[in-house]
Amino acid sequence: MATTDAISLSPKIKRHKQYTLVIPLDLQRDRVLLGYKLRGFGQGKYNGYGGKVEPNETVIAAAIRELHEESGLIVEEPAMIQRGVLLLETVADDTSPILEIHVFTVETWEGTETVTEEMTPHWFSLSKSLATPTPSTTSRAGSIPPSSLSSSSAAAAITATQRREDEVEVVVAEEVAGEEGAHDLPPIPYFQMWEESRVWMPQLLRHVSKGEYEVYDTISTIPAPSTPLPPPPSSEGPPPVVVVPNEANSNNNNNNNNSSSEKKKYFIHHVQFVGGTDMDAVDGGEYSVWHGMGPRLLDWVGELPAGEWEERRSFVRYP
Ligand SMILES: Nc1[nH]c(=O)nc2c1ncn2[C@H]1C[C@H](O)[C@@H](COP(=O)(O)OP(=O)(O)OP(=O)(O)O)O1
Repeated sequence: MATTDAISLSPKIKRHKQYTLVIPLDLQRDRVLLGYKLRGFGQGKYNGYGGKVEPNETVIAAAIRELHEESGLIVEEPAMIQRGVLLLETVADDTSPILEIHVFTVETWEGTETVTEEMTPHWFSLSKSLATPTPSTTSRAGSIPPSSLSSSSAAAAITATQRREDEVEVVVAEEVAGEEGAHDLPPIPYFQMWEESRVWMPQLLRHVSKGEYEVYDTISTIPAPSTPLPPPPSSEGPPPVVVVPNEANSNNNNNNNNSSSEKKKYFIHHVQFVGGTDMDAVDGGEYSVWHGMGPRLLDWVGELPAGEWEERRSFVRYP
């Protein structure tokens, strides 16, 4: 079994398209802020705040700008905590770019979360969101839109939610206006998020809330996609990827101690999907959504210098 580079096996060198994703954490009150996307890419899903990195803009500047535009929160650069990068690659074709999503958390900010044209803010319990979810452990609440949406956006949300084939349930999200009641917040509705969020986000939140570095076998904790993965697009395309999580994580197991330097871990999550996305669609909309999570790798690294995530492709093994 030879270790090789998953992406360079592709006949074409894939472009990367950069995005940001910011997750505000209110650690004192044990809560996490997510936005319910009202339009465009990811409509009808909960997610952190973020968007495209514009030309001539740094990733961190884009993250701060998008957070402000979508939530109203104002954050200074030193408060941004870089946590990792998601690499989302479709196996449906060879021309779609790899989405390179830079993930940050932030624990201090100015301003108050507000409803914007793109996102409605909802708080979720941090401590109730640490377990890697499975469909059976997530409460079902029927097709109920987030309770705090205005009636017009609620209607849009119902429509958006009901037409999502990959959503199995809708959990009512309650906003907490005052100090009291934070303990009543629901867990993050992972099954109303992008599929791979349920892999990395609980691990990130465990990492943040315990300040510890943990290694999990992500393959065994995640249910298989409901539809089987199709074969690669052509015989000349890349062969199926086999991820060897334990071996890939073996370095981390060796380093799994509680020294403060070891706590500074970034994650790299490389996921291959069945679906594709028309990146040129009007309004950034989805032509066919990213769905059907396929082979994936979640690894934690000690450093995340620019370009490092591209090197990590060598963790993906081929038979
Ligand atoms: N599979 C996925 N998993 C995930 O966690 N976040 C994803 C994701 N796919 C996309 N995202 C995030 C990245 C980014 O924060 C957001 C998409 O950004 P948008 O399309 O909303 O960008 P913009 O806000 O720049 O768009 P417009 O302002 O509508 O042009 O969704």
